[in-house]
Amino acid sequence: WTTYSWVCLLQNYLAARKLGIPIRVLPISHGNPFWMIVDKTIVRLVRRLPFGDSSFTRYNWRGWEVDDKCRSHLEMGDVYMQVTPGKNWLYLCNPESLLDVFRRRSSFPRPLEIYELLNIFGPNLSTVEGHQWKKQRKITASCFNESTNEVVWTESLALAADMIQSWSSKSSVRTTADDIRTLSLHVLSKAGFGKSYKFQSHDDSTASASPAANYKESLKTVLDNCVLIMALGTKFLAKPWLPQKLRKVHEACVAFQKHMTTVYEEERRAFAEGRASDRNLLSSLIRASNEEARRSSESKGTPASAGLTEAEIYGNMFVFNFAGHDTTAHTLMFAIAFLAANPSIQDWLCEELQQVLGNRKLEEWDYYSDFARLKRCNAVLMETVRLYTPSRSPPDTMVIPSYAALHTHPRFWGPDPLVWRPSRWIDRDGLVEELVTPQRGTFIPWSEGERSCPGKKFSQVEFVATMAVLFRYWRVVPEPMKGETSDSARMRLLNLIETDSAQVLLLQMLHPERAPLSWAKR
Ligand code: HEM
Repeated sequence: WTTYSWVCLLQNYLAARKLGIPIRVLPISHGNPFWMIVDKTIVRLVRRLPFGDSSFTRYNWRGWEVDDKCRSHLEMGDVYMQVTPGKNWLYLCNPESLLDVFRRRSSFPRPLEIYELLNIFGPNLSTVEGHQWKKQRKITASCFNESTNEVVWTESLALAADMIQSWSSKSSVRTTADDIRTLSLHVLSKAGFGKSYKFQSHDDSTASASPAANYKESLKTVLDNCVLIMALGTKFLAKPWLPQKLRKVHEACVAFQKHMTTVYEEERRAFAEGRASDRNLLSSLIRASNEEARRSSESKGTPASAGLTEAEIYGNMFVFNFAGHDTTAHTLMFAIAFLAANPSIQDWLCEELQQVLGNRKLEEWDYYSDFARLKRCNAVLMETVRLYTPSRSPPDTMVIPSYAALHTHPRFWGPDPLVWRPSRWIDRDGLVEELVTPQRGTFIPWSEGERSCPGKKFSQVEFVATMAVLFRYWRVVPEPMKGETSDSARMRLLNLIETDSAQVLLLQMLHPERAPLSWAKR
């Protein structure tokens, strides 16, 4: 195996040299599953050796991009290659070239074998290419519309109001990350399936309910264990001799599937009988799919391939939840931590909230007239995903957009690219404030081109509504440790964000509970 690896490495190196761009040679492939488990431990040990500072320790581990930011591109220019025994990875930090890559998706197909793992409940947007993807994208895109966004807005406001009630009743909150995940899950339950659940803080919840107890518990168990489910597969998890914990995961998969089937059948009946039904992503998906099949059969007589199959509907419902849960939740966690460390930015945010929302009651905060005016709240989101972009490119991709480098390169972001400063997103013309539109191709947290994130506005609305509720009447600080001044507590929190954030499945704060937060009325 070792000889084979070295031969592949040499071949890849010779191929890369022909391009005449800077090269870094790495002995182990980024996509090697065994290496992905032990990489950080081994690299940490090798770093302690006298020759420990090398390309191997700098690049040959998962998540190196987050630490490196734009350093490598500043040293080597806009493009360089990492040569590994698996594939060669071309890192690009040039907006024009990247836009060209995004435009010519068919010349840069995605490695479907990696995404296949997401087929747990059926084929979906993330796991198909070409004609199949076009069909699915067209039908699913019509479901991410303004009426879904209004549901996201209303549900986020209600949940955030309960969340701040719970946080402000305690002297110190260690459960921020878990509570935000609950909020994000509940927003998805409502917008996705029309099911509303009351917020309950992580440390107030009683013994955990069975995953089969209701739809939300089953979805939570599926999402919390999705890596395990992808690795072992649903068929294997069904084995009766497995330990209790794994059997619970299987129960959750069955319950989640059963729930989707019940709604699916009810929705089909309503559609056939011409009855109106509740508006949510699942019902919209079924309706949009039926409409598409009908339109197509009327014009061409080929209904079967035009709509989505039952499995494709389930697959997409799963992937909406998978793609929309932790991305938004981790971003909210980073933003709250940054705000807690920056009281003056909380005041700046509150100024806008006062101006736009005044003293109106929560029920009167209106998605259509208020959301677009909350530019500073949006700026907090943009600044957070600029520095802490949740998603990453999958292993084995040949051309890698250098997200972290693009988002922190002084050429695009001025002299302080590493500082979290939301006001960089606001242009002021007299009294009117506008959100800055960055140069195309320099800011791609939701990706670009036809395969970009369909849930972008969904996440923006959830984020802004939550910020509005949290910061309209409240302020937050990191709870000082014994003998610590408030300034040192803020520095400690900033340091925690910088040194204790890493890629798990997505980029996240690893131990936010180590800096408990305190909320107080303004
Ligand atoms: C801060 C929040 C979010 C960020 C930063 C984000 C980012 C991204 C990125 C970068 C991609 C492209 C991935 C790739 O090319 O492999 C993507 C795809 C996708 N996202 Fe999001 N996302 C967010 C929230 C959401 C939400 C809330 C939903 C749904 C409710 C969602 C649904 C999807 C789906 C279905 C895809 C696959 C699209 C396709 O392949 O055609 N995302 N997202």
